[in-house]
Amino acid sequence: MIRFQNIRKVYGTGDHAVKALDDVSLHVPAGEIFGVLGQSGAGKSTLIRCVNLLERPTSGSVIVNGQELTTLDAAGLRKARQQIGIIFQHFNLLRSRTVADNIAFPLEVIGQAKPQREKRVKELLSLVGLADKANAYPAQLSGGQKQRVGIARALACEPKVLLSDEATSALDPQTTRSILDLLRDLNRRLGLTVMLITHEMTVVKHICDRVAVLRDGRVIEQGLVDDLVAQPGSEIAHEFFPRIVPPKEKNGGLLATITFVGAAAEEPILSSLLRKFDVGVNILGGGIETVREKRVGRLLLELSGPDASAARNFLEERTGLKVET
Ligand SMILES: Nc1ncnc2c1ncn2[C@@H]1O[C@H](COP(=O)(O)OP(=O)(O)OP(=O)(O)O)[C@@H](O)[C@H]1O
Repeated sequence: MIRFQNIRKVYGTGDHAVKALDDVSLHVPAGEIFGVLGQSGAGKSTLIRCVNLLERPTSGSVIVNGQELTTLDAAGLRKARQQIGIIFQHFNLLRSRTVADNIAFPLEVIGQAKPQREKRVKELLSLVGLADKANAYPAQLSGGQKQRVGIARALACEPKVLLSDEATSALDPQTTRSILDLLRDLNRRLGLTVMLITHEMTVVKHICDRVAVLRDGRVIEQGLVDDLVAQPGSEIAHEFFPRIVPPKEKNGGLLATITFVGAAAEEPILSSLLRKFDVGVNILGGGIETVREKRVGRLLLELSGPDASAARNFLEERTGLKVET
């Protein structure tokens, strides 16, 4: 797990001071995939670099796997970092080394003997689906394959935490999806805690359990993705479903925006409504999205007729439905 408590990071001093992180507190529970979403300059890179202290916060505490990192000496920090793997947008592979030797690199650094190293590299190659590429050089690989090597290298020392620094930003949509699927699979199979930074909502939508939205160095929202999507007015819900503007020529009925998540999205809610009430239902706008294999949707309805209020109350009482009127 990762816990950030009141992290501040200021670059430079005096007139040149830049406040990159401003009182950031986060909790990434063990075994979850946590996304930090933000636009360019929001402070995402600074934040992820503070997790393994590649960047030292100006103040605040960083706790990873139960250990407060800011108080460790150099040897303690080196050891703690072995439990934190990291993958990068541009892969950062060594061009003159083969795939197998790139993956072996961190094992050489910790002094692991050659036979164990070779065994471990073999396991890692098959874990990321590159068993046939051991002797290839990075230049001979596609972007997706290079990132798989990056992932294998990051997992070499069996870390509990994997950090992903915009790991799919340089990849096309299909390759992005396959890398995200691999991360989700590793998260499940190894119980790996994953913290990723991204400016892409699709990444959050595809794999994140939890998300924090970073703006100008501050966390403006955080929580379970499912909860935030369902929460009217949240930043995440707004990204998924941009505000639906009712058309001017509405018929004077009651307006209700319903958001449905998971099981509620599978129910034939509108046909139930029409069966139970003397009500007219006009769909004025909306959309349906898939979030980690679950469907979520938002519809703007206009309810008219004698039972319009009762129909709206019925919608409000349904579990899994959020209604704004
Ligand atoms: N080494 C540095 N020295 C001074 N200012 C810095 C340094 N690194 C980052 N900054 C500033 O800190 C702020 C946050 O930068 P950061 O790179 O963390 O944002 P980001 O969200 O990762 O952006 P991007 O997506 O463009 O990489 C920016 O205003 C940036 O200019």
